[in-house]
Amino acid sequence: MTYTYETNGAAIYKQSFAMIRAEADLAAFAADEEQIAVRMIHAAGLVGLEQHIRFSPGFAVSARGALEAGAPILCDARMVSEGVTRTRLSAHNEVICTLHHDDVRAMAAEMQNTRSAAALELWRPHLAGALVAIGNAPTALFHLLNMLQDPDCPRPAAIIGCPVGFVGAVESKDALWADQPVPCCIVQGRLGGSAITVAAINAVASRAE
Ligand SMILES: C/C1=C2N=C(/C=C3N=C(/C(C)=C4\N[C@@](C)([C@@H]5N=C1[C@](C)(CCC(=O)O)[C@H]5CC(=O)O)[C@@](C)(CC(=O)O)[C@@H]4CCC(=O)O)[C@@](C)(CC(=O)O)[C@@H]\3CCC(=O)O)C(C)(C)[C@@H]/2CCC(=O)O
Repeated sequence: MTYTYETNGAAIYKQSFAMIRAEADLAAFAADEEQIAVRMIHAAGLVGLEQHIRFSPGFAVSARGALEAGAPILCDARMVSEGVTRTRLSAHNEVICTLHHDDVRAMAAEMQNTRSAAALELWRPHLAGALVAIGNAPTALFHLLNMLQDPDCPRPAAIIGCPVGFVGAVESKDALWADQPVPCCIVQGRLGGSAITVAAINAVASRAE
């Protein structure tokens, strides 16, 4: 028996987004936030995620403005950086993940922290005005918040803070939401992850769909 299924990629996306808009409760979002939330739900395959997505005032405008101005995208994990659709980046933004830099293992040992946290020390020259995307490591988000407590640390334009998991994920996102050092987007609770985070970046980089 031969299976029959939808083979047109654009049609699959269109149908998915229509199903999400029919099933999810998106009333709380402004139009520019709704587009981002729909793509995050799409990546998770989870209607109901919208109840956990939070945008601080000005997030969508700041994040989109940063990309349009050519700012880099700083990612905690390669699973995030590799997922960014380069053709959406009209300003040919640099996508940076420092986690696998040769120096990071020694830096982590010196700092007595994870490689994910240590890798953020290499973000400093790129941080000013950047779009930050943390989709995996709670320790990276905590370390970023600590870095930003120093007034001399350059400030990103916006932060997508969606680490996933059981140890530190809830707490790091709650800390970001409480501090709000710059406009931010989080998924409250244990949910999050690289795919949801990449979807948020790709939505920010997209025109309305
Ligand atoms: C404790 C860690 C957690 N990792 C999670 C989930 C996933 N991680 C994957 C992979 C392939 C990677 N995770 C590392 C970032 C690695 N993960 C950690 C650390 C030990 C500490 C981070 C932290 O607690 O903040 C971290 C290593 C470090 O020293 O920083 C990774 C670098 C490990 C490695 O390959 O060496 C690697 C990322 C590689 C890259 O993309 O560049 C998973 C795919 C798990 C797997 O391999 O089975 C998965 C992906 C989830 C996602 O959507 O991103 C958690 C659950 C986030 C967890 C932290 C919280 C917890 O409750 O444990």
